[in-house]
Amino acid sequence: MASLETVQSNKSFGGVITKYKFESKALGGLNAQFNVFVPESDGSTKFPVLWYLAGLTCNEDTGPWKGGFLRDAADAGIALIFPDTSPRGAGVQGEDDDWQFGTGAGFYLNATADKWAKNYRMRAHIIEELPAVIQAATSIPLDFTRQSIFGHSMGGLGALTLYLKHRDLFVSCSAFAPISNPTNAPWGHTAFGGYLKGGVDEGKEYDPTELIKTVGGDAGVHILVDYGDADNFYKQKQLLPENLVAAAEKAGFPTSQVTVRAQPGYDHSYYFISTFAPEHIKFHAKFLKA
Ligand SMILES: N[C@@H](CCC(=O)N[C@@H](CS)C(=O)NCC(=O)O)C(=O)O
Repeated sequence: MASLETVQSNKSFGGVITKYKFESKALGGLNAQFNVFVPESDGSTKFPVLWYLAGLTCNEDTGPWKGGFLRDAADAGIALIFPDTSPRGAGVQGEDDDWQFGTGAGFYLNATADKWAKNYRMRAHIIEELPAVIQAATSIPLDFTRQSIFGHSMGGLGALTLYLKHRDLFVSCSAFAPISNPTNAPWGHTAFGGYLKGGVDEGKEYDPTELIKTVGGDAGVHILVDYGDADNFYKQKQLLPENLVAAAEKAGFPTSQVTVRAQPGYDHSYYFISTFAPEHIKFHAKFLKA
């Protein structure tokens, strides 16, 4: 088991946010960094876990610096984990040519196309590797029997797909402006066409609108989505939240289980995210602390 090196640690809202670094097997032996926020503790508490997955061009610092999540997480007694958005420095030809693909754009999938398969394995990194290395470091007081997940844009896609694929792991999911139907959007076509041997067809495995059809309305889900109607990526049909709503309705989910809200005048930025951040933390607290 790789051991964690502490890069930086800062007190915040009574708790502590720490950046860790380790050699990631899941990402082909590259160094990976992530942040963990742990609320103030007397040492006897293990905190439920809320994962935040950031969007294209972001990294493990974007959420804690700009999201406005820490105060509410501290108040609710919830720990936050902020992974990176892709491997760094894989050296794959072309990985730094386009902000929508490669570095900063891992799409939270396990690549199957030869060129990318060794390093671009963010799903394994998040689902298998990070919980194992964090739990092995016994000083980090997290309770992985209570986990929820949220994210923004590409990270909203990641949160929804990981939630719908791993119903046993997460009790709730929320997203800000998620890429909701990537197999019908240019971002999804670029990502799946590049990372996956089976291209866009294989990408259905990573498409919330496709996955929700496989869950079944009687299973019960807890999903909250907000997007801004002034979001340029929404206008360019990269996000397609309406397709997720239609698929959820068809699969029999009531809007109380899949709540998708258009927020008038808001765009794609962290000004939008931080506005609704408190509501999202409260939403997850309801299930994590039930
Ligand atoms: N670099 C892109 C924009 C990338 C972008 O908007 N990324 C979003 C996620 S999809 C983000 O959160 N950026 C970081 C930020 O706004 O601070 C452009 O030139 O249009």
